[in-house]
Amino acid sequence: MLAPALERLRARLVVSVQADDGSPLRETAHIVALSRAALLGGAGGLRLRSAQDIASVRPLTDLPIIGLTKRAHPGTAVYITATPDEVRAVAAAGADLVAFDGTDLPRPYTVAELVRAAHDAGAGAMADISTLAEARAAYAAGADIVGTTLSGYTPHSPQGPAPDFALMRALAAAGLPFIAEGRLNAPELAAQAIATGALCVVVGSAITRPDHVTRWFVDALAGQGR
Ligand SMILES: CC(=O)N[C@H](C=O)[C@@H](O)[C@H](O)[C@H](O)COP(=O)(O)O
Repeated sequence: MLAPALERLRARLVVSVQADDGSPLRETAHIVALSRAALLGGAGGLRLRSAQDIASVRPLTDLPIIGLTKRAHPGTAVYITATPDEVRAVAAAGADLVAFDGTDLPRPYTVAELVRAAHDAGAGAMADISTLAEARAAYAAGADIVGTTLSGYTPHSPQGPAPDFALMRALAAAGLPFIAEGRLNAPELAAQAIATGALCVVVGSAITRPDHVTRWFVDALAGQGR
């Protein structure tokens, strides 16, 4: 049985509101405004980075919030919520689900330790994975849901500009519930992910990173005309 916050996300759009470090939109005031715009547009949930952003957006909505931190951990390659302290901070800020790195990359704490920290804090546990094997391992470790978030971001997953529909099909065929996330840059792709069996869809850059979207257009025009 799915956790209640996940049931509420069924077939919904979760908007990831996360400006990169160095982006003019990184300040929490901008994250709050972007979150309000996403809610106005009908988002069914939000995915937010940092305890400060989560705490600032929490009063705006009782829709599910997926929270995470992004921080380098020397000696490892993981950066999404990699320690129990980070899990607890995200949960304490008001996240319903805590997303953390659930890949095979070298890591300071096991997936099971992060799952336990989330559950002890009263939050659900979302493992961001990049392969079917990692998804199986995350469920074995007690995760409530996995997300395809990190496909394309580990050396052992397929690299490329498109969403990883092969991974989504494999998860669906294995009967493993999953959230589709990563490079779902058009409404048709989001709908295709749901048709492939995703519980819900997380979209970030195409909605909340105008600098990235601008670059897509600029690159498409490069070499044309003049
Ligand atoms: C790989 C990684 O660090 N992904 C992050 C995870 O939280 C975010 O930077 C992404 O924006 C999010 O996953 C949504 O994906 P997209 O922006 O492609 O719609």
